[in-house]
Amino acid sequence: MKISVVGTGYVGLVTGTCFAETGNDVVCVDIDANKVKKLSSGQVTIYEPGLEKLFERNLKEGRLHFTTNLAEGIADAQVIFLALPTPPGEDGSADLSYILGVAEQLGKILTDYKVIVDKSTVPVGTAEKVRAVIAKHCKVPFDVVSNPEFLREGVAVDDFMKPDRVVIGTESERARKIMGDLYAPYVRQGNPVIYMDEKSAELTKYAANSFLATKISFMNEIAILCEKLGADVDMVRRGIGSDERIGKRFLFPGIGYGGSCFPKDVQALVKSSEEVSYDFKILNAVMDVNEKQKLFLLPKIEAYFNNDLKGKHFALWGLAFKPNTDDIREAPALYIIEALTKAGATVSVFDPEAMPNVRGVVGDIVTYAEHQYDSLENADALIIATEWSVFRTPDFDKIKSSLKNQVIFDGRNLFEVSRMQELGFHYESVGRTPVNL
Ligand SMILES: NC(=O)C1=CN([C@@H]2O[C@H](COP(=O)(O)OP(=O)(O)OC[C@H]3O[C@@H](n4cnc5c(N)ncnc54)[C@H](O)[C@@H]3O)[C@@H](O)[C@H]2O)C=CC1
Ligand SMILES: O=C(O)[C@H]1O[C@H](OP(=O)(O)OP(=O)(O)OC[C@H]2O[C@@H](n3ccc(=O)[nH]c3=O)[C@H](O)[C@@H]2O)[C@H](O)[C@@H](O)[C@@H]1O
Repeated sequence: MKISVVGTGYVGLVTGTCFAETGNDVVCVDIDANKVKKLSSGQVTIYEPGLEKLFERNLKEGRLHFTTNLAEGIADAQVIFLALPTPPGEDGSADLSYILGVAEQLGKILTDYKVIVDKSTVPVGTAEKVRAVIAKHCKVPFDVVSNPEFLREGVAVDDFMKPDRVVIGTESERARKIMGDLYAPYVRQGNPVIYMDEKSAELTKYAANSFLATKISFMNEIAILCEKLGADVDMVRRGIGSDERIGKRFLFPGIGYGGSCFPKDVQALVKSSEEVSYDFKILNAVMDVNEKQKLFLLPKIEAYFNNDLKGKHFALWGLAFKPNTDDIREAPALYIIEALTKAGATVSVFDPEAMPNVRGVVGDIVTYAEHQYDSLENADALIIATEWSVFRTPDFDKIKSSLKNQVIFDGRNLFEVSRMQELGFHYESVGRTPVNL
């Protein structure tokens, strides 16, 4: 099938590449000429494990093309995916200007029937708006479908190729058949395409992200309670997670959820609720807990250093909002950097992938270590903000010999408390008994 993907960011690039991998002819359109130039010359513009191989193969075999010209990009396509940004507007609701802007352009250039698909995360009622904007100028029949994306950064290719489910919101039989054919190769047995009306599909996406964010904030509060009551959150997590009704995943406490989606989508659902005069109490609490959780380690650090961080030097491992990505949007590490530097401390950071992005945001207020162990030189303590695999089994002797004090503040519970005790570290983590040196 010939398809077009408008917006070649994270979702657009993965969508385009994976559809090419299953034999479709894909043209990706982006207004960023520099990005299009890089992609056309074979350079993958995001860090995503497993994507490069697929991208190179499909580019070489001529199934993947890039252009800045929308009319050229959609000319032969049967399906047009809109994978455009939906950032929070000033009041926290989703900004639909990218989507509606492209919809208006499409209305003026469509010459034959096409299925236009909202792949972006958009509030209930957006498909209706897109349809109205296109119809203003368009003389040919078309359908608008809601097909939200559930991939996670870092495992995006796997999530796309082997989805738990594909949600397709449409009431058009014609569009339903085309979308079903397109997705047939991806759907594992028992993990179905779920067809529904477009509003339910739009809400499904926000409900999924908000529910997962709720699980995380809930566990972060349980972790706080564990510390106050002397329980161990690892045990509680295992204890509840083995109940299939609760499930093992997304129960890991830490220093808050970040990224480009959970924070903005929870906020957008709260706004959508307000628009229909509903106060979504649980989600307001979820956001509140998360804001505080990003700086969960700070009082512990302050207490250890007698509330005086001036002149102290910290090593910070992990900058990305989670491992296996270079994405630093809403990353807890940025909040920690801000708080420490404001308090007069200096910070030496290390992240396997995200350092260039952090440099772009905070510049030289921190120093960037070439190697994870270089960051420890003369540091008063080590702080861990992202659970990259490479941090999980470090050389503790090297850590000990490089740090000024044997102190670790771990925001991701990477190590066994008993092991840290044996090794002689002052070790503080999330929801577990601290080891005091
Ligand atoms: N990043 C993720 O992991 C996921 C994101 N989503 C949703 O997908 C949507 C897109 O997200 P990302 O891919 O992360 O965004 P992004 O910001 O990485 O990429 C958006 C792309 O659209 C391009 N663009 C902007 N205006 C354009 C126009 N008029 N014509 C053509 N291209 C244009 C930009 O240059 C950029 O390359 C959002 O609604 C997001 O919530 C959904 C699931 C996962
Ligand atoms: O809409 C989106 O963009 C995507 O948002 C999330 O994916 P992503 O943001 O890539 O990352 P997650 O793996 O969900 O992690 C989000 C945040 O939650 C945190 N988290 C996750 C799990 C957990 O148990 N505890 C926890 O604190 C992570 O550290 C991270 O900061 C969803 O998982 C995807 O299904 C969805 O498609």
